[in-house]
Amino acid sequence: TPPVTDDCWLRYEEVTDERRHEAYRTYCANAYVSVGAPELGAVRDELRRGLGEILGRTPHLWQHPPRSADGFLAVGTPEEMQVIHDSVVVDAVDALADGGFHVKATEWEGANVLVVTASTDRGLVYGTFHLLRHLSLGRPLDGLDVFEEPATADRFVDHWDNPFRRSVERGYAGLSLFDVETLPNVDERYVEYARLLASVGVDGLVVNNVNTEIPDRPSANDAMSELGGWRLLEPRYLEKLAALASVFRRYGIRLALSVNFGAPERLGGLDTADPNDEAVERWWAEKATEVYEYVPDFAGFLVKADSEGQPGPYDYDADHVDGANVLARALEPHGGRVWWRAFVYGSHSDRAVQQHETFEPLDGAFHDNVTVQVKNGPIDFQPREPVSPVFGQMPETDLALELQITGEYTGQHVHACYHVPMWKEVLEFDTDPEGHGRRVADLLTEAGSGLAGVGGPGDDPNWTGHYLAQANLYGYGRLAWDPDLDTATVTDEWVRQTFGHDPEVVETVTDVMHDSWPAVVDYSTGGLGLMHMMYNGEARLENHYDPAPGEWPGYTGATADGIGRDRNARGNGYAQQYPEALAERYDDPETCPEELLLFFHHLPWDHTLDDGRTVVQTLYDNCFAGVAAARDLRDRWDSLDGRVDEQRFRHVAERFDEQVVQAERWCRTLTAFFYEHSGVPDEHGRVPAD
Ligand SMILES: CO[C@H]1[C@H](O)[C@@H](O)[C@H](O)O[C@@H]1C(=O)O
Repeated sequence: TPPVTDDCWLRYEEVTDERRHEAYRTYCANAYVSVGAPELGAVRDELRRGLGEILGRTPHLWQHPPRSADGFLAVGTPEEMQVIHDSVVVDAVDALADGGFHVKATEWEGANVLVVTASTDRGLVYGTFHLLRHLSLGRPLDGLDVFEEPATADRFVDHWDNPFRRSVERGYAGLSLFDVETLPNVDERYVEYARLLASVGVDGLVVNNVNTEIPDRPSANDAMSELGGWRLLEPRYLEKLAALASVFRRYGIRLALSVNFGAPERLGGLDTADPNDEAVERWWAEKATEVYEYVPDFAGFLVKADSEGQPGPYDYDADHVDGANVLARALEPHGGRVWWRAFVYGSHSDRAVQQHETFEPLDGAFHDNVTVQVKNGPIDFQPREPVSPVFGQMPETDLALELQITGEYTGQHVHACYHVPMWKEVLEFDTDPEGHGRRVADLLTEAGSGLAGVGGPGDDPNWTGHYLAQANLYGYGRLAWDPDLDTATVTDEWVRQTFGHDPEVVETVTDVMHDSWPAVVDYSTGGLGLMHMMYNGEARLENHYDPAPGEWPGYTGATADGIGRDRNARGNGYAQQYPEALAERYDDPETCPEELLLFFHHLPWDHTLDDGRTVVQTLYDNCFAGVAAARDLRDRWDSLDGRVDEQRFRHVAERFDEQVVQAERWCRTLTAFFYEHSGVPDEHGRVPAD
């Protein structure tokens, strides 16, 4: 029997406060719930489960308004329920975007009625989870009257799962959730996962790795590549995908596939995959039609092309527009979309420069159903990066912001590292302060734009390897739904739903979460904008986990006279890819944000910073401060012994012990590296180490 999965934030703790319990019982012990669509099955299941836990008794579900009750919950649309039609402004509900909902406490025929309504069935799913979150957070019902709509149309989770080996690239939570062998039989686990995603508003799921060819085994041989995800487009696997889609559809989640640009050759037996070849155009069109026969609400294709060994249009002297548009034309008749990744590098000495250089000139050339998917930064999900200059400079192209949920560069779920504060910085970033002044968040609200969180959960019972890493999946969904939510709100929601309302626990876990990312930035980068100093060797499981600054001279720019990279007008002109106001700010070491200083500038080790300390001394101090912070996180968590259930307390405590050891290792390795190049000892005698 599969291990019991952790409920994460869907614990639905029973309400103990009598007055609140009575208020909730009045409105929710009886529920009049529509039955008109698969999604309503999910709604009914969730109400039985959630209200059952919260009220301590299973709610009575009716298919007519229970007039004998002193109150009831009504979940449905104004068209199908008189009570809802009478209780809400129907036009306002009908005007809600797909997924939007309205929750309102009111009176109807003398009864206390709580209405959950929406313009679409998906909205009823989100409205139901919103209500259950509201109850789990112990919030009052009287006077409740909310309208909510998702700020972005597409809120995807992109799994980097290799279906035929059940491995997960950059996965730190066991094997892949998706089991091609057992599908089309659907495992209860899929339902549990769909609940988690829908509860935070995620409406799309890519089930397989963008590396549809399996390069993550440099010694990959033909047999290995035969196990690539590119095979999922074969009819026998589309059948399995259809079964999976039926589970997630109930929760308003559409499936998409990462496809291999070479599929017409690999799968179709054509002698080319040239996007400008008629037979290739026809092949993709027929393949798309076939996919939609199996999955009528299929979302589309995600493509990693001409990147890290994946085939692409460059193989045929064509460009990204040719490549994306041939797939877009194939999907267009079915309402599908192409997410074309901008993660390309390798032809420029500095990968930071290449994405804007490659894609900005293509603005406006992509078909309407193409979204260019761009990582938050120009390098690769580093603990801290500047925001990619592509954002705000392709006004004629739908963009998706790609964020990394999995902690590839932030401790791989051994270290606790809360990504929400990092993501908020990205979403709030003003992409053109003296121009259109639009934040990244504002760019993602147009139809066709959206977000993609890469690296979903694995089959570990706690889903994410580290219990605290659950917060990143929760936070990703909440911010994709509403990028204007602030970090404190998202954290408070997650902590209370996951660990309860004990004030000591709430305060401590909240602080630990908020202090985790800065700690990781300090001990794994030195906090002045250096990055990409990790081990990249053959030992695949340790790849990108251990410190190895010496492996990356092109990133550190460490020399005897200084450190950092001149990505400015005096160097490779990366700063000039930004609009003028930003370019000027980054181009001058005096105005460049200190936390990005050595990303934009190569500076002498004794360059003095605003607080009078030198660059090298600040690097030393930050690394040691990061270690001290990691110890402090551990100690604060340890103070919760007996206040958090033994299983989670112990698991997290042991991971903090490991994090402290690893933080010390990073600090020791980085400071030794800085000393080796600078020859400048630490003013506090910590470097060189004894
Ligand atoms: C899926 O490949 C990943 C690769 O594992 C990872 O190291 C890097 O982050 O980027 C790639 C990408 O984003 O495509």
